[in-house]
Amino acid sequence: MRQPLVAGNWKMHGSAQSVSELLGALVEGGVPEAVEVVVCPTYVHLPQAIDLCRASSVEVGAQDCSHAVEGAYTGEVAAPMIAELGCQWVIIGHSERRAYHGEGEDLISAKLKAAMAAGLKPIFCVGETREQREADEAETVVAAQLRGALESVDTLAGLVIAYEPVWAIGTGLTATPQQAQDMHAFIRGELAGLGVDPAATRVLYGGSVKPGNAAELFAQQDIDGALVGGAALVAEDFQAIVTAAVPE
Ligand SMILES: O=C(CO)COP(=O)(O)O
Repeated sequence: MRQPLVAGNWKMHGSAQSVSELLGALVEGGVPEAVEVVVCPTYVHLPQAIDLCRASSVEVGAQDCSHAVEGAYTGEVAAPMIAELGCQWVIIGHSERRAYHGEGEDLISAKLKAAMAAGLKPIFCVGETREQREADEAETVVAAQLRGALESVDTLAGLVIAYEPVWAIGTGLTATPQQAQDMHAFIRGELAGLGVDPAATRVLYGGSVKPGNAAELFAQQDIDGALVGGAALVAEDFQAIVTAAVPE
């Protein structure tokens, strides 16, 4: 059985004080053993987060990494640097990186390779825009994202996929459990074709996951957890989502 995973993507939010309060509450409240819990703060808050999570089972990830190991790449942070800090995870290919930083499949593929080589576990994001869904292209788009980024990567052990429909991110619009389940099942089929063991790969849903909709999403056969944005910034909401992921 795949262990449920709930990851918080804090995006560009936080201060030393809010990180301390949020993680203080999370660590003190404790997380259920049955669920793997990851928080992904900004780069500058990573050392603080790692320190605060040391005494708990909460794991820490970065929100991105460079495709390169080192060099003249102003503003970039390399995967081995993130791993050296004590992070286990890294988000790759988030739709905000694709939209605002022009990341395409080749770069994302190189980032996946860099992350894997550094021993980080990637949470690789895919998802269609509203226009693409309305044009009935959602599956074609997601298949191309998976193929383009994964085809040339040799080692994919530990890979986690996050299906995040762009139209559901930060909008309060969530995919219905059936829409999400259908796409997750489709993704699993595509993974098999790419040589990735679909039964062993966790596929998370992301896009306006809240305490009120988490349980019905997690009840779907192919949904193994969530990548949570806004609700991950509120300790009790994030805790409620984690609790909803505990298998019955
Ligand atoms: O982008 C997301 C997580 O990576 C989802 O964000 P929201 O949960 O705020 O919609």
